[in-house]
Amino acid sequence: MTDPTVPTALRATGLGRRFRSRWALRDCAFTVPAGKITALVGPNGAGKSTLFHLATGLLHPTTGELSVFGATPGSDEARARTAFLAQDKPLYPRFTVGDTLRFGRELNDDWDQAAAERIVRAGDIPFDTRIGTLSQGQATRVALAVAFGKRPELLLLDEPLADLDPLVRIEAMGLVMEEVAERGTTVVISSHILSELESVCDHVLLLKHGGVRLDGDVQRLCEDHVRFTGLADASTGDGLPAGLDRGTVVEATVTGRQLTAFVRGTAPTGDHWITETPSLEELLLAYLRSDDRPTEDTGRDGAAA
Ligand SMILES: Nc1ncnc2c1ncn2[C@@H]1O[C@H](COP(=O)(O)OP(=O)(O)OP(=O)(O)O)[C@@H](O)[C@H]1O
Repeated sequence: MTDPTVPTALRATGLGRRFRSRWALRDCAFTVPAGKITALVGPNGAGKSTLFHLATGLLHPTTGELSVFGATPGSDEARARTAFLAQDKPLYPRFTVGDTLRFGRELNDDWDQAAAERIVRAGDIPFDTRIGTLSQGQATRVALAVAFGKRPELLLLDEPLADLDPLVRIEAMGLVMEEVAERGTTVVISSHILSELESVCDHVLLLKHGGVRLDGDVQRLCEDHVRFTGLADASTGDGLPAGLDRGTVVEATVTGRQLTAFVRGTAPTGDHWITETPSLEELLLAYLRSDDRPTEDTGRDGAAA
């Protein structure tokens, strides 16, 4: 559920983007809360990078609208408030780290040199090192220093940590969280590493087949779902209990005679079912594996079409 008291950083209504005859995103409606960390999740080709490119103004919508703090992506106002970091970090290999920060300062009026230097120093990276000689983790740190030096209100991270080893990735994520805590920056980060998201993210947006499948506060979404296991009902064909509304079922699997199901709403009655609130990782995996049920919601405040 999107909390109406929290200001909105990104708002999409009827958002669609088509490449030739193929829709990368279609009829998306969602909000991203300001001052929170939102995980953007979805299988390959779901439309995550397309969404980032729309949010930065690198692409324009085919249908609908997307706003960044109420402004049009790519406008001077939106650009001044947004930093974008993709996996291929935009650093010049021949520049030194010091040159890179100087370049950032020249390009950005509100540049925060002290913050950028602090991030570099915390990684023990000498300022006279050439970018081309840095390790992947060090380059990511410098790229994050440049991104935070811009003092963005919205930081868009399109898998910039994907190529890092787990320890460096966790360290870089800690860096992001520190900066967020200190400045209240809104972060949208795409990731395929679901296990690492629960401790980091407040909000989740799951895209699949170009549409919003899940959108909401992490804790609330987990509490809104139930995972239940028990003996499959042999009389119903799908193993689910007869009285259960099939429209609430996200995913159901029968292994041998054992049924495991995720539903949005309440668990079926009967004390032979073991019920649990799913973790975020379990919930996301259920939606990623599901055949896209339920379909009744609009995608603003929870499960979507
Ligand atoms: N410039 C483009 N021209 C044509 N098709 C594109 C273009 N960019 C993206 N697409 C298509 O749009 C769809 C969504 O791609 P996108 O890169 O947004 O997915 P993604 O969720 O970021 O995937 P991944 O997890 O693999 O990075 C894909 O089918 C892709 O082939």
